[in-house]
Amino acid sequence: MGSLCNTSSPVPALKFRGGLDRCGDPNSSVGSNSKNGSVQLPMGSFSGNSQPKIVTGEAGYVLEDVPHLIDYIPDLPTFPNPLQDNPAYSVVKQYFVNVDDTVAQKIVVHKDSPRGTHFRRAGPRQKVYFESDEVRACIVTCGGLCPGLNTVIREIVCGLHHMYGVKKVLGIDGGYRGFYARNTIALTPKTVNDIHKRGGTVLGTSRGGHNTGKIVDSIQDRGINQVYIIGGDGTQRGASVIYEEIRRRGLKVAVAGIPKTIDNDIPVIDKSFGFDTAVEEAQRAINAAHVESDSIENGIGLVKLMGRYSGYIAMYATLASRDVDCCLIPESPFYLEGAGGLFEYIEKRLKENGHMVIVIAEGAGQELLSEVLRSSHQQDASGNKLLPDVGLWISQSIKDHFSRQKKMTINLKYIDPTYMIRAIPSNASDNVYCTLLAQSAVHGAMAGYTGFTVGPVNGRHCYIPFYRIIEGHHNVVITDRMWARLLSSTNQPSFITAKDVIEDSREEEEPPKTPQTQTSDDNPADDKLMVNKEMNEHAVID
Ligand SMILES: Nc1ncnc2c1ncn2[C@@H]1O[C@H](COP(=O)(O)OP(=O)(O)OP(=O)(O)O)[C@@H](O)[C@H]1O
Ligand SMILES: O=P(O)(O)OC[C@H]1O[C@](O)(CO)[C@@H](O)[C@@H]1O
Ligand SMILES: [Mg+2]
Repeated sequence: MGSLCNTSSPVPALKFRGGLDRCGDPNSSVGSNSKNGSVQLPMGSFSGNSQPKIVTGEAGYVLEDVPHLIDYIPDLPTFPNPLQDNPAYSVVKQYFVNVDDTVAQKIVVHKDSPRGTHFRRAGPRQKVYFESDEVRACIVTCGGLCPGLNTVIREIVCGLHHMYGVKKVLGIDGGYRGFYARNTIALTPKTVNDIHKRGGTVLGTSRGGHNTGKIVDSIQDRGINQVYIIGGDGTQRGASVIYEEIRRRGLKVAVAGIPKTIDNDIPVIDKSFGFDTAVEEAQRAINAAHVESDSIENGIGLVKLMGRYSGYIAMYATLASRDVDCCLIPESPFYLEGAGGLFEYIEKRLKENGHMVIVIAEGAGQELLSEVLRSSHQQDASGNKLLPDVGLWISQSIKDHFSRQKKMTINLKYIDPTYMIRAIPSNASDNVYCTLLAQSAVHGAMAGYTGFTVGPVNGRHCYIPFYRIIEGHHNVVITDRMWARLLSSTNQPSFITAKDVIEDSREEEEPPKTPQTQTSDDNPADDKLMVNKEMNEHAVID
């Protein structure tokens, strides 16, 4: 296999944009300048806030690399990976990842497309930067619940123990504030053995309470040198500042983020864990709405699903069910009155079928609500805006409209399974996914990487720098074919007209110099179409 630093490799002319001029991977055996193969940096070459580590190669190849402990602590010794002596791993050489393997972010390409952004592939390396009995790991879960949290916790503990012989793993009780306000919990394979069968998180969670200085003091005082942080966008922002502070203090502590969000709104990664389970559980609510509405004249079953900024749960639950006549999400503005509006569609559907099912994401229609309700500016402890209940509002609006109109008597049943879809254990496929995330995080930390979030990109697990994960929300793109599939499955109006969709006149993109948000690979118009910015403005959050 070619090396990133090997001039005979397919990507010979590599340059760092992050202020470094060296090989991309300190584990790489080619281009290194020390006896044990690790790359040594001049002292102080990377002080203060870290810079993105960007490596460029031929034909528009870009590697958005993750930090490594030796970026700021040169001369760290390396050790052979204990997996080399593990019967499960030692036989087949390919079980170890080639240190120069990277994964392409964009896989739909044209003949002349630049190779584009890549991320470092996750997995076990031949060399590690921690000895087994030196490791003191901790795990923390933050933000809202999500199916699979316990599986990730279990697999980090078991992965560290069984693959790397690490015996000391602490659970931080109750989210970030637990670092300095609560006791820790000793985690062993025995104590976590059955936890994947339970919903929630055995460690507890919280919003707010992120005091970076106190958290890093606690990490330092307890002698922790690997920190596994499981949580959503807010949590990963918190992880990023913890990493920066650890780096500023020059500590040999690896910080690994595991992305969690039921809403599936984290950029770059294919999908977040727990999402499949939530979509599956949402089917039960949709089925109930269908049975109720089908059993009564002009029945309307209305189901509200989670999705503060992003309508993925609503969209996938709708596509999976086939009983839904209308799906409303934050990314697709809609209107109630007049031609092409929701009320007109409901009337038509009831006349045709005698019943209908509507699915609405919690963040949908917020601009309509703010016209009738005075916006409260209330926030949760983490600073997330608290949204008024769109389900109650739309139920009442539909009832008021049909009672005013007196043409038709409707029977509306409102079902709100919000917390039911996230307080359950993960399903089989999420359990496997959580295992891969946890093991990839463990391999990354043991190999000395830090300041990264782990996740699949086009099906391959990668180490992704924090700045890419926290740069915005991953939203449903309504010019993607997936939204067209939904529209054709429900037959609902699109609520947009051709004039709302404008040609995107952007030139072919340069390889990214600064972080950018992922675009879908499934866009039939190959990213040439975008929804009129004003229409979709509310989808750009924070
Ligand atoms: N910018 C930030 N800097 C430091 N910490 C943050 C930041 N944003 C959020 N946090 C902390 O991260 C934790 C979780 O944040 P939040 O409540 O927003 O949930 P989340 O991780 O986004 O998960 P989800 O939204 O999926 O439930 C909280 O303890 C919060 O204080
Ligand atoms: O009521 P809580 O615990 O703050 O969680 C609600 C929020 O959590 C999420 O599931 C994830 O952020 C959102 O969809 C929802 O708005
Ligand atoms: Mg969040």
